[in-house]
Amino acid sequence: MPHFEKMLIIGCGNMGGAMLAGWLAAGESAARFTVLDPQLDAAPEGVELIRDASEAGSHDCVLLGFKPQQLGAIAPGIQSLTGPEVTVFSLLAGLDRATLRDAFPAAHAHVRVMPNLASRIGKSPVILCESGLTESEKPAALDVFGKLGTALWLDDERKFDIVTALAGSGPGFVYRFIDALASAAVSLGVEPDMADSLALATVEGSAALAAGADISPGELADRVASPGGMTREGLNILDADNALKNLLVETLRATADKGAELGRGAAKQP
Ligand SMILES: NC(=O)C1=CN([C@@H]2O[C@H](COP(=O)(O)OP(=O)(O)OC[C@H]3O[C@@H](n4cnc5c(N)ncnc54)[C@H](O)[C@@H]3O)[C@@H](O)[C@H]2O)C=CC1
Ligand SMILES: O=C(O)[C@@H]1CCC=N1
Repeated sequence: MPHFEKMLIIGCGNMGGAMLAGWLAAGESAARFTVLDPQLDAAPEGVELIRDASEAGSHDCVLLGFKPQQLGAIAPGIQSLTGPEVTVFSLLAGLDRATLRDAFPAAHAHVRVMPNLASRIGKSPVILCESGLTESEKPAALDVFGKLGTALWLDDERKFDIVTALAGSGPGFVYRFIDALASAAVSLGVEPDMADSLALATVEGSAALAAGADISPGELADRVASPGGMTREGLNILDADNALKNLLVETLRATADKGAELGRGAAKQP
């Protein structure tokens, strides 16, 4: 029997919407999806949009796409949608499998899923951590989420918050870097429009080159730095006392700590 044929997306904002757009762009049939969202203006063409749990038809999986802080308020109203034939896929940052099992005790299986906004263009890493899937369902889950980019299992759930910081929140940090690169150039006299477009094109080209390269980004950085040339002087600023690395350690740590806090908050909810 095929798995995950009909998905009910409960909460379809920025992240759920990006995933739905990604699946449709990858050629998935709109009929496979229903969206339950009381506030969404419209769903993509062909996707059923419902406003209340009582309107839901049949499905074999749900994708939770509301905010982690809403779990306690929303879970009681969607119990009837998460019965023994239904797998719960959850985007809720910080909320572990035990919390999901407590919230949806009747569900067949519980799977944490961490994508990022590049799901929309099929370029997202998607990290999965499951409890209760059968051996035949595991590759099926990887296939569904692999349509959004690169899906992989994480067995050690203790690392989920830190990989969320890296791959889920990561685009936010990269966008901040692009912005900072451009605004640094502006402060040194480059026209704002030119600085923005050069910073973006540089990051886009660098990432694409690194993704297809057979050497590491660290080695590529050294390759940009011609001996005795300009780039090394700039790298020396970023590398001094591990300045950039230390900043990013703090960034990822603060992000992951918030995941743990969200998890503790959800565990306390009735
Ligand atoms: N934004 C991102 O880049 C990422 C977000 N996530 C996770 O995705 C989830 C959603 O985050 P965003 O999309 O950023 O938030 P969002 O605020 O854009 O979307 C939340 C959606 O939930 C809907 N909603 C509110 N109450 C509801 C209810 N009672 N029933 C059904 N739907 C309801 C809202 O109308 C909204 O469309 C969060 O759990 C977050 O941790 C995970 C990875 C990346
Ligand atoms: O900021 C958040 O909580 C979510 C989780 C990862 C990215 N966005």
